[in-house]
Parts: sequence; structure tokens; C-alpha cells
Amino acid sequence: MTGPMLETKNLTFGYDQRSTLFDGFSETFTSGEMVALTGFSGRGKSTLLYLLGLMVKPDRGDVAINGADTSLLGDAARARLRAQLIGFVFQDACLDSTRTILDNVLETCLYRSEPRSRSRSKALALLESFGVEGHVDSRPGRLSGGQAGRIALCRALLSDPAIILADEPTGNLDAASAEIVTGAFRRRAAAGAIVVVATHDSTLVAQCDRSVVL
Ligand SMILES: Nc1ncnc2c1ncn2[C@@H]1O[C@H](COP(=O)(O)OP(=O)(O)OP(=O)(O)O)[C@@H](O)[C@H]1O
Repeated sequence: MTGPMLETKNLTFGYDQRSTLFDGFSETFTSGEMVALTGFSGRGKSTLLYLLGLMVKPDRGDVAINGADTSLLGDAARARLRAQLIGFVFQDACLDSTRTILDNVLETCLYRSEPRSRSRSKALALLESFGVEGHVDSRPGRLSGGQAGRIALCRALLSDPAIILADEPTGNLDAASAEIVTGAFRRRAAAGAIVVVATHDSTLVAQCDRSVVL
């Protein structure tokens, strides 16, 4: 099986008509590469991740996954593709405060119709490797930003997604934790995944194969 491919094709997008963030933006991300999205604050790094992650539709142009355009797909089909192929790490973790930490990590099983029991030990091992194995049965209310971020990473990595999109994944982390996160991304890329990170962290940029400057 060939690895994943993710393309933007003449992508044009703005949140309103006065400010176009992307105007005919074309870029190809290929299997095995880890790419940094860089550029000044407000240039659209997070927005590009939302477009690549099929959470936002372009005004014109398209996002293609494995050669297939996605903008004409309905919401359900886009959500299915996302669940099957994409692990997304939001800038502010976005954990569900009503569920336990373990249930947060196992959330994607729900969308992939996978039995939770099969993924439970993997989730626990991931949480341990990221140093956040304590209190897995409690709710995320009292976590620090860095702890919440690492749990969100476990959630995104649980299914070994073909495409990982991460927004400032090392933003809240100390150097040692950031290294663990970067190592996990590098291993996914070595296994053939596409990893795209939006970041201002020069250490993380240096670990990427290339940068796309917005
Ligand atoms: N939901 C929204 N509605 C309207 N404008 C938005 C929305 N989200 C972001 N923007 C605007 O779009 C622009 C790009 O925002 P985005 O968060 O993608 O930039 P960024 O490069 O990721 O910034 P940072 O480095 O600060 O995280 C900014 O001017 C922002 O104010």
C-alpha cells in the first residue's frame, strides 16, 4: 500500500470577504515527511490546519486526500475521512470536561466503531509514555495546560493516523516533554505518516524535514 498524500489545490479562503488569508495556495505533503507551518502570528497557520483537517471548507480550490478532492463531499463523508485518516491536535487541547481522561483519549474509537477494550491498553501505554498516566479515571478539570496538551496528543495518536495535524503541540511544554512529543511525531513520520505542525518553536522547526512559511 502506498503512503498518504495531502494536497491543497489553488486554495482560496478568508473568514470574510475583506481579508483573504489564502489566495491560490498549492502545496503537497507526502508520506513520511514532517513539515512545519511557520510565519507571523495571524498569517493563517491554524486556519490552514483546519482546512487540511476538513473542518473548514475553502471558498475556492480544494483539499485532496490520496488524490481525491474533498470539498464536494457532505459533512458526514468528511467526518468519516477525518476519523479514519486524521489525528488533530488543537492549540488548546479541547478535552471534554464531562469525561474521564481515559475516555477522552479513547474518544476516537467511537467514531471509528472500534471496540474500546482493544484500544484501552494502548491508550494507557501512550499516556504513560507522555508522563500523564496518573488520574486516568478522573476528569480533566485540574490539569495544567501542558498536561492537557499531552493528553490531547495521546487522543490524536491513538489510532496511528496516516495524517497528523498539530497546532503548537509544544507550546505549553518544558524541553523534556517537548522532546518526547517531537520523538513521537518523528516515529509516525518514519512509519509513513504525514505530520504537519503549526509552530513558533524553533527547536521543533529544526526537527522537521522542511518548513512552509505562510
Ligand atoms: N473564526 C474566525 N473568524 C474570523 N476570523 C478569524 C477566525 N479565526 C481566525 N481568524 C482570523 O484569521 C487570521 C488567521 O488566524 P490563525 O489563527 O489561522 O493564524 P495563526 O497564524 O495560526 O496565528 P497564531 O500564530 O497567533 O496562532 C487572524 O487574523 C484571525 O484573527
